This record gives sequence, structure tokens and C-alpha cells, in this order.
Amino acid sequence: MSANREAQDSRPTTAEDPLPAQRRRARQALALPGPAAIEAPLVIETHGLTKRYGSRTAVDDVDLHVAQGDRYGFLGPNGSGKTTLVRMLLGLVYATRGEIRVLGREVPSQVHEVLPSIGAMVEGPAAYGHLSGRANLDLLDASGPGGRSGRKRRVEEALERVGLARIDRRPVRTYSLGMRQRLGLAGALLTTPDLLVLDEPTNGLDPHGIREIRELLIELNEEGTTVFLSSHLLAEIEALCTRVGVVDHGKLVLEEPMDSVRRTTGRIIVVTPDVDRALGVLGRAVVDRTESGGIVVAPPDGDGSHGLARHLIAHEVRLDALEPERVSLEDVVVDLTGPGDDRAAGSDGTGRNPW
Ligand SMILES: Nc1ncnc2c1ncn2[C@@H]1O[C@H](COP(=O)(O)OP(=O)(O)OP(=O)(O)O)[C@@H](O)[C@H]1O
Repeated sequence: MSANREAQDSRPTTAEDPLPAQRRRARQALALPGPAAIEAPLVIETHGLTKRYGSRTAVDDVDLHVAQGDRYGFLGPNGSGKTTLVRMLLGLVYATRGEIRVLGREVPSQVHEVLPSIGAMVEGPAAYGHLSGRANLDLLDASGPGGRSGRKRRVEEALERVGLARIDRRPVRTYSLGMRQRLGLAGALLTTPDLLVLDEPTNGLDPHGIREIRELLIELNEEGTTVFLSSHLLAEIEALCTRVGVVDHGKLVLEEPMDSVRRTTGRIIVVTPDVDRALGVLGRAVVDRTESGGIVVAPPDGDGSHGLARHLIAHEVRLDALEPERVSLEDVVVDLTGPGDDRAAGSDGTGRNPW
């Protein structure tokens, strides 16, 4: 493949470039599409939602749109207003200004009508430390239908779903943070909710636990539950969510389907054991390398992955994979937001990304 204009334009960033090429592309076409672009009925909708604490604006003029069937990730650095917004959605904190509708009802005035259809876990799981996990769920379910046997069934099912079926009579105060998170989720699943609202649901879980909860949320979503979760973990949102809202200093700066955030760049990643041979064959069409050693190629206009594959195979380059390069959620989000409260205050001091 010969060098081409596109390849030259997208060569790896040099010291003079103020933004890496991928970031530049990420910045283009970011949008808050508004409700017109969303076809399914809205399950959560806010207009001009604002919350002030004294002179501090925690949530600033937010128009949020969560559609039925979404797995919506509400993402933002520490202190950006996620918990405050989640609490307003559930009627736990009153807004300074703006409107909220959840499952078609106004919040807070009609929230009691929809709370039975919502499973929620906000600001960590609340539980009585001296009681066992089962006893806590029994209490939460006290007003549920079907008497003792109905309650026992629901509690056991909820425990099973979150991977706690075998817990014993130990009091909750002896649980690890991960077990408490699971118990909190079990509490949210005692009814079959139309909407799950979860604030940082994988806090304290190890990677195995994070994956289990992700699979559970996908399963519930496929059974019809709309999932809204807040998190500062980009990878978690990227792996789980179908729509993403990004909040920064109280403002919603992005709301888009995950597919359009993670759109393709037009470049192709070649994974091959014959790296040197491929680099020689591709010449100046190579524009970058991935962290895992993939070769990023800008093919000439109209010459997509099929043409590239033919070209490489004709030159005896073996191919493990050929895939379109996508803009990463991290690039988009870091580009759109400033440092979180902890970084801004200098409490971390490591210079690490606040996400
Ligand atoms: N009750 C309160 N009184 C005064 N300020 C508050 C109160 N609750 C939140 N804030 C402030 O509002 C801002 C947003 O806080 P919030 O907890 O909603 O952010 P967050 O994105 O959930 O952060 P984190 O990820 O660290 O939990 C912060 O500056 C916080 O200090």
C-alpha cells in the first residue's frame, strides 16, 4: 500500500500538536441530542435541574433523558454532582430549580406513586450492622405481598441473583464492602423493578465481582429493567452501558448513545505476528501503534479492511485480526471535563487522572 494524503494528515502526534489526533477527532461531533433523537419513551427526564448548596452549584441546569430499555451510565469526576442528581431523582433531596419526571410521574410531588417500581441503591448500601443479611432483607420486604412464604422466596431469589445465596447468620457489620454492595443490590431487587437507580454499584468489588454485577445488570436489562447508574469508572460504563451522560462541575456536557461516542475513526488496526514485514509493506500508511502492539493504518479512500487484508496476505503477512479503530470513551471524557474535586484540592498529589 502506498503512502497517501490521509495517512500523512493523521501521522502520530508531534511535539507541536496541541491535541493528539485521536483527541481532536473525539472533540468533533460531540452533542447533546435532546429528546427528539430518542425513540423509546423516556423513563427519566429532567429540565433545567439545578441544586445549590449556599453559593455552591452542585447540579447546574441539567436536561437528562433516560429512555426505556437504556443501560444509562452517568459519569463524572469526584464532586461533579452525580450523587446529588441521583438523590433528586428519588425525591431524597429537593431541587433548587427545574423539573423531574420519573416513570411518567413528577418528582418529588408524585414520587410515592413510582417508588414501588424503582429499585435503588444510593451512597452505599444501608443496612443494620447487628442483623444478618437475610434479616435486613426481611425488614426491607416487610410490606411485600404473599406473607412469610412470599417474602422468604423473594429474599432467597434476590440473594441468589447477587451471588450471596450461601451467606450465613453473621451480622452485616462483619461483611466486606463488596458483600455490602451485593446486599444493597439484593435490596433493590426484592421487587422486579421497572427502573434500577444505582449510585456507584461496584464500589469495593474486586474485578471478579465487578464482572458478576455487570452480567447481572445486563441480564436484568434484557428482562426489561431500565438501568441508570452513576460511576466515576470509565471502563465500567464503557463495558456496560448503551447510553452515556457525562457531568462536569454540575453541568451535563455530553449525552449520547455509546455507539456514537465510540464511533470508528476510519483507521484500521492490524494485529499480526509479522510486525516488521507488515510495517515494511504498509510504509507511510502506518500512522500509529496501539499499546498492545497493533499497527494503526490509514487506508486510502475507499480502500477498506478488505483491500488492506488482500494487500497484506499477498505480501505473506499473517493476520490475527483486522479491526476498525474506535474513539475511546476515555479520550472523549477526559477532553470534555476538568479534574475532580479531589485533584483540584490537591489531595491526591500523584498527578493521576481523577477518573
Ligand atoms: N449536603 C451538602 N451540602 C453542601 N454541599 C454539598 C452537599 N452535598 C454535596 N455537596 C457538594 O456538591 C458537589 C457535588 O457533590 P456530589 O456528592 O453530588 O458529587 P459526586 O459526583 O457524587 O461526587 P463523588 O463521586 O465524589 O461521590 C460537591 O462539591 C459537594 O461538596
